[in-house]
Amino acid sequence: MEYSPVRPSPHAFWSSPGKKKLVLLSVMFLVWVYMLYSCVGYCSTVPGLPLLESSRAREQEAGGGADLVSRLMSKPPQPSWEDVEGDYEEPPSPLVSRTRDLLTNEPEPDWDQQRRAPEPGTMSSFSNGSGSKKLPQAIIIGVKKGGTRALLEFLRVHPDIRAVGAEPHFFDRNYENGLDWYSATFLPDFKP
Ligand SMILES: Nc1ncnc2c1ncn2[C@@H]1O[C@H](COP(=O)(O)OS(=O)(=O)O)[C@@H](OP(=O)(O)O)[C@H]1O
Repeated sequence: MEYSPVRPSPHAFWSSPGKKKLVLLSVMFLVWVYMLYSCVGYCSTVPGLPLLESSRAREQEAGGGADLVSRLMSKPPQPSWEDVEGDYEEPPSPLVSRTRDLLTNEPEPDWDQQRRAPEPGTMSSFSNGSGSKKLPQAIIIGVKKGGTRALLEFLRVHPDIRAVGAEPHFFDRNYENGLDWYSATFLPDFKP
């Protein structure tokens, strides 16, 4: 008896119409699963899609809303923007206050006088006339035509600085008169 093994040839497999359909359906099913998987992955990365929004809404209706409320209640209350703005008080701007003065038709103060006359507490004992200082705290020394007069006049503009009217020439001409003479030069009625 002769034994001949029967091997299914690949040609015989593809030639069967039923098996062809089965393979084709399997491939289509795999493609369809792949497309569904890709679509689900894309939808989860895009916020605000109607499909997901509706599913979230359904979740909240089914009890997700109660869960959200319980989570919010467990957190400490955050201040709203109105509260934050209420805590911050903007310092009054000088420009704004001046504008308000103009709007209320208040008489304008003499700004030059205010600039020249400082607050009483800021005046030195020299400039308010109650000074007891007898000797100067600073001396301008310069050669002739060196511009000392201009420097003196500039410094004299400051309300806390009082200077003698004329050059006393203490060190070069009146040194032998002593400190009493020198301190007398700072008195208003001094005549050299
Ligand atoms: N900033 C500045 N720059 C240039 N030159 C200046 C300045 N300040 C004063 N001056 C001139 O200095 C001259 C007066 O100097 P003195 O105040 O020392 O004069 S004096 O010597 O006591 O008479 C006097 O010069 P003359 O005008 O030639 O007499 C001033 O013009």
